[in-house]
Amino acid sequence: MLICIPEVLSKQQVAFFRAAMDRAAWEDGRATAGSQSSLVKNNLQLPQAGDVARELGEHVLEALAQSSMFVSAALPHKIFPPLFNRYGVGHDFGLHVDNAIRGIPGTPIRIRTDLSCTLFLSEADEYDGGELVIEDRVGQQEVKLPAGDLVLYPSTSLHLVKGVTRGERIASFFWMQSMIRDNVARALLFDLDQAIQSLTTRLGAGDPACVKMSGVYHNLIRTWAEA
Ligand SMILES: O=C(O)CCC(=O)C(=O)O
Ligand SMILES: [Fe+2]
Repeated sequence: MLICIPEVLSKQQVAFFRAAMDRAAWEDGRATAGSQSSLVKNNLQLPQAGDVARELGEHVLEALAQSSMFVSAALPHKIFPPLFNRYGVGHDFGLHVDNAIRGIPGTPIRIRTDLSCTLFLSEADEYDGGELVIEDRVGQQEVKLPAGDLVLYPSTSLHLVKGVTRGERIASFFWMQSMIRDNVARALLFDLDQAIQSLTTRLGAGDPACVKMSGVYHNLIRTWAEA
């Protein structure tokens, strides 16, 4: 399931990111690509170990932790330090699947990529093309979101970024290992959490049925989670 999460970053935060990225040096995106994806990857990235990527990546992680919708949808266990990419005219990223396991450089930590994520940092009218096309069981879905919004999709999906034909598409992208490995189980928990929140708004957090449903939610996590 593909989930769009609005306003993870405010427009003011996006402007701060973009100013910092304008001043930075960029490198070939193939620096972090696996062997299959490097054949089709044609974009630029901020160097993974550079100060700008590290500082902005920290801000992304802080914003994610504050987004209750992101936490509910992803149930993150380990998040790869966010990377930043840029597609100018003629850049694209052909059909690929993300590497299943990613080591965090300089640490012994390895992440199983359950979920892939793009956080858009350009407004949709700043560029033509550049849609993220995600294949899942119901077919292809094209995603192009306002700056500050994020899309979350199963890392099992083949995906591509269409060629940019005008302007520049700038984004942050990263992967995470979820506490809930199974996509179906995670989607059920997300639906349940949303329903509980809506019932709680109408009936109050102390309503006995809401309390019981919250218990069911947490007990399902207790049953399924790897933490
Ligand atoms: O730029 C994007 O939205 C996705 C990038 C991507 O698929 C990747 O780096 O593996
Ligand atoms: Fe990818």
